[in-house]
Formats: sequence, C-alpha cells, structure tokens
Amino acid sequence: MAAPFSPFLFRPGIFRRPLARTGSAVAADPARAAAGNMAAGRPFRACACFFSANIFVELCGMHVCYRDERQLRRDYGRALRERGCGSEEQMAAVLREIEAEVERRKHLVHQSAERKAIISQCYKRKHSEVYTLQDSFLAPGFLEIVRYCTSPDANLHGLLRYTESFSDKRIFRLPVFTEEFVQAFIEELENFEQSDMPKGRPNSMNNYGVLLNELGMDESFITPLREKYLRPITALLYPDVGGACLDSHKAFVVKYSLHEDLDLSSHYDNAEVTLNVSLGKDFTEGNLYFGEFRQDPSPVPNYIEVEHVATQGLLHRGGQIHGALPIASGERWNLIIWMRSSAIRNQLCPMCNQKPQLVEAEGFGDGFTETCEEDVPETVDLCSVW
Ligand SMILES: O=C(O)CCC(=O)C(=O)O
Ligand SMILES: [Fe+2]
Repeated sequence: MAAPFSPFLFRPGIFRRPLARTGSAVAADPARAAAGNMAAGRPFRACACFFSANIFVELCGMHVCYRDERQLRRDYGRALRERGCGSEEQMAAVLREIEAEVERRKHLVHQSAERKAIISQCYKRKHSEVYTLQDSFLAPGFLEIVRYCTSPDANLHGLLRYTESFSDKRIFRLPVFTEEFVQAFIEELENFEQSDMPKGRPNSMNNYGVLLNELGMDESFITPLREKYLRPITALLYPDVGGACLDSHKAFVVKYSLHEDLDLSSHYDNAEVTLNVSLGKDFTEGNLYFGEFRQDPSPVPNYIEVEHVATQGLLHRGGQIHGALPIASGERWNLIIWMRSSAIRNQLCPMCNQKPQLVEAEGFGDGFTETCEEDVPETVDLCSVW
C-alpha cells in the first residue's frame, strides 16, 4: 500500500546518497570468460571513480569526492564546517576517515576473491538445491507474468494488468518466489551467517547480509533469473533505461535487526533496474520509501511509502531515490539484485555522471564494457535507449 511520506525523512543529509558498489578494479581474470562474465565477447569493467567519488564521511554525514587535501578543503570546506567539522583536528579526522575508505576500496576486490575461494572450498551448504534456479522456486503468478511478457503480442499495457504499481514513479510489485523456497533460502543464509566463513559487506551502506557471488549463487541462480525471467519483464517496464539489455548484476541479501542495521538512508543504486524481494522474516515497520528519480530533482520531494510483502518483489529504476525506514522489531531480510546495462552505463557512469573511465575488473565489474565508436548506433537501436 502506498501512503504519504512521513515528514521526518526530510531531515537534511539523508537525501540523494549514491549507494556505491563494493566491486572495483583488479587485474583481469582469464577464468572469467569460462564463468560467462562477458558482454558480447568483452570483459566487464569498473569506472575509476570508485576510488575517488561518493565517499561517505560518517563524521559529518555527507558524501564527498576526494583527490587530495587541497581539493577537499576547496570543494567541501564550507559544507564540512557547517556540519561541525570546522577545527583543524576535526579536519584531520575527516581526512583519516576518507583515506581509510579509499584504502579499503583498493583492497576490496582482492579480499572478495579470497573470500569466494575459501567459501567454495570450505563452506558446508545446508540446502544445496537452492543454488540452482528451478521453476518450482518461482511463484505461479510470476511464471504467468513471464509467460505473458515472452508472448508475441506482449506490451506494457497488458503487463500492467498483472502488477501492482505505485504512484507515477514506475515502481511495481509482483509475486516472485514460493514460500517454500524462501524458507529454504533463509535457512541457507542463516547457516552461512552462523558459519565461521569470511563475510563481506553487501555494499557501502549496509553492514549486514550476504554477497551472493561470494556464496556461489551468481552463475547458477541469479544470472538465469535475470536473463530468462526478469529481462522480458524489464524490457517492457523500463526500455528507456536499458531494461531490454540488462547484461550484468550485483546480487546480495541485506539483513536488518534490532542489534544490527535498523534502516537504510536515502540513496540511489549503482544499477539501471533493481529488484528487491522481501524474504521476511517476521518484522514490524521497516517500510521502503521512494522519492524522485535522481535526474529529475524536485524542490519539494514527493515521497511515497511502500510496504513490502514476503515472497514478493518490487521493481524500480536504480536511479529512483529510496531508503528503508527503521524496523521496530524482528528481522528483515531482502534479496537485492542491482541489474546493469552496459549499453546505458557505457555512455554515462551513474555514480560520477561522467563518461566512465574504464579500469579492469573482476567478474561483472561494475557492468561497463569497452566500446568502439562503431558500436554505439547499433547498441542504441537494440535497446531503444534514447
Ligand atoms: O532494505 C531494503 O529493502 C532496500 C535495500 C536497498 O535499497 C539496497 O540495498 O540498495
Ligand atoms: Fe537501494
């Protein structure tokens, strides 16, 4: 159910934080092609802005771009002072925080590859069947939607009869999984959580959850889910942001509980289209809220609140500003799939809003690929981008 947005969320500083990915640049991996992490024969790349853009400074609650101290003082001196970081001592602490975050980002991909290797060798799965997508995991209503979207006369108008939509923000709710699958999936995630395996952070804002590529679910579960089932739907819902040509993803599970993360601040995703599926468990409050699309700023943001329903998914454009309100009790687990279109992001990196400066990457990287001049018209036609 959509509801008017609660006024406390208008507090300054929570609006429009980009939620940075945890992947970044490393030497190319020759095994990647075998794992299917290629777009039209080209390896995926990241944008160099990962090492300088959208760095969240917790001390003063704002994001900054960082090249060096002089640039930081010039570009953010005033904003930092206004947020209580005016003294030289505070400035030194801010610089330490930023430099530690840049260092963390530099090592992140190597550490993720190490964790993935350890998990694949040592982790004892509880429900090994949940690692390979099967039709029986999917809700009958979802399969019906996919059947419609892959039929020859499918169109947006027809699809909207099967989904619930919220305001004019192009946010849609649809059934995704069966209850039995969600139950087994949660048990598997809890089994992993309780194991002594190394664990990474899902992204730069969520502290608790599971990175599904590290767990080994990308190739046999998330990729077929995106290609075979989700893409026919997103092609009709979001053709203008690359919904027809989503060719990579970053998938993770986020977890909120009273003694861990309670909520998620306002942000946009490093994705063209996001699927957010509620996995339960039992919780109260914790609704999602959505504001404007990041490229359509409005002087008076118009927020809507959307309740999440276990086993169901919400589809939205990654650039739609959103966040999660605090839970009041229980545990809230969600499967998040950030889906990316190289044809779209190769033109403009959504995180720095510039032509991406490509750097080598592991796996799907951040969904960019090398392009040649002659690629562009064909790609644009194919996805009806503009
Ligand atoms: O907790 C949620 O439902 C939202 C998570 C989210 O927006 C994200 O991880 O990008
Ligand atoms: Fe998000």
